[in-house]
Amino acid sequence: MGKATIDYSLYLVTGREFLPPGKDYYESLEESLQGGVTVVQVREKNIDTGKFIEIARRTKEITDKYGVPLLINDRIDVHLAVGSHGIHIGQTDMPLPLARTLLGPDAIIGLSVSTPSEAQLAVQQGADYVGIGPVWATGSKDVSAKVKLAPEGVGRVLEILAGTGVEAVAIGGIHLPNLAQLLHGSISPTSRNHLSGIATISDIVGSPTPKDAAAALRAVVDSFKRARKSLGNPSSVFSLSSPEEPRSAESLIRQVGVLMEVVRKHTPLVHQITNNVVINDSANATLAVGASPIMATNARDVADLSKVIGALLINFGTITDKEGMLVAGRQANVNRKPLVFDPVAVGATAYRREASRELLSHWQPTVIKGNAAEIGALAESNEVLSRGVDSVGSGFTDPAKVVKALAQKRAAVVVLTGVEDYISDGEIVLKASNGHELLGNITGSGCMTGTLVATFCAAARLHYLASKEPFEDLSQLVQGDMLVGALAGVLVMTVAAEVAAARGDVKGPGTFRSALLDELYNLRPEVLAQRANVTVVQV
Ligand SMILES: Cc1ncc(COP(=O)(O)OP(=O)(O)O)c(N)n1
Ligand SMILES: Cc1nc(C(=O)O)sc1CCOP(=O)(O)O
Repeated sequence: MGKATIDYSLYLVTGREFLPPGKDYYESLEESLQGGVTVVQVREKNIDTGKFIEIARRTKEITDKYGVPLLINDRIDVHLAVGSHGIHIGQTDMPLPLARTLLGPDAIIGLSVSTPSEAQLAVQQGADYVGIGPVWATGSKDVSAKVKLAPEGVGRVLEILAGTGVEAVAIGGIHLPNLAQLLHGSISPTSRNHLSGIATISDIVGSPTPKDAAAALRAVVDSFKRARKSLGNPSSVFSLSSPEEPRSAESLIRQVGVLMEVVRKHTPLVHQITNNVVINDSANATLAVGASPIMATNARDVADLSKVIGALLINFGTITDKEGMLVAGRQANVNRKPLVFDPVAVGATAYRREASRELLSHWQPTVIKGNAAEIGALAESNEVLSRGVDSVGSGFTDPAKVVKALAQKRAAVVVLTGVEDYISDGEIVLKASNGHELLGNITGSGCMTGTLVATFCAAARLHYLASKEPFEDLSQLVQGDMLVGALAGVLVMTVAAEVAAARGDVKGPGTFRSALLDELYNLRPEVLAQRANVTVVQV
């Protein structure tokens, strides 16, 4: 019959024990197929062989009706008994080469993998696809002893599979709210390989309306795959940042001016979970440029807020509200609001590194902003060390390369602040050379830059929504050109600082601090355009 061609987009693993009370397994299965499940695996852990065969046989009648391939978990005998399309096996099940010998070349054989070396072996041994997991904790299987890969870990495995023809689904704790984060955050850093789909038990089986649950997941996966396919440059992070105009420095600066007007006209609400050293200055900077700050931190508060905000800033200078950060970030992803992450002093302590890892595995940032030490820590580079919240030394040998690589690795816009600021969306790199040394003499200037980046990312989203038909790419985490939003935040801060420092009444840090607030308030797009010193860096 030849090997089946499988669309792995939405892979249902069955789990009768997770059905809602009163819901019939076959009814649920059929509804999930109507919702768009593309492949089914029958997984039964505690039943007799006869019963397993009976369930698999009836399942196959239904999957056949919808033209959807059927696989069997672990059991070659059951596969042979019902004539399914193949099997899925784990690392401790029958070795793959033996399974291949028994089943022949036409059977689909999928293998569970958790590491790049397991993936390498799967390729060598002729797996048709791999199931990468667990991505997150799950109540559907005991994975307590296993490392939770998070999207980044899935990306490391995908790197190995690039160009091999072996497709991959991710599994474990995947639900609608974290799906877009997983799809984008797992794109492999170098090869830009991406998942062929996702596998789930509880998100579909546990739903009283499996058709709707499957349709919602499928729409996001389809959107993601369509966007990746149509992407001119596969290294781009935001497929919908496709610019209306070519990305010259001049056109980007012009778009920054537009966003300055958008902020003043629409006063976006900028939610900030920031450190207690800078709360007041950050709130005032937000107000000065025409937006509205809200500094809520409580986990119960932040979940509701998410629907009404324009953007979220998470700055973990004094990590006192990690729960709030986790919830607010996840909600920002769910509601597709820009999320700016400022990992203050992330390289300075083990606790901060762990906190950053935890946050980044829980949600997907839109923009990551940091100084050289912070960006170095996230990029796992030893070039720059940190002393508290400051960087030691002058920075990277090739900062443009570092920001571009990190943007691709994290599927986010990256802003590296310093004497010169570098900004990349993984496709192009901008160097902005404005600012004044007095910025280094007041506390919180870096944090305020993060605030303004969030503010103008909110404006970029509003601008996009006002100028286009409703967004069609359901997999995209945010709408609008976040590169321009990030550039706007950096330029408004640094140009206002230049104007403030040049004033006759500025004598030092104290007067500079007040003048900076005034000049943020007074800054107009024409002045910014005259002063902005931006170049596109070739990397
Ligand atoms: C698609 C997919 N991926 C991974 C698994 C896990 O399989 P395995 O490691 O064999 O563990 P059990 O399912 O047997 O508990 C899977 N079933 N499907
Ligand atoms: C069957 C299975 N295998 C996993 C692995 O990591 O190999 S995680 C998992 C359970 C997936 O269920 P849910 O979608 O409800 O989280």
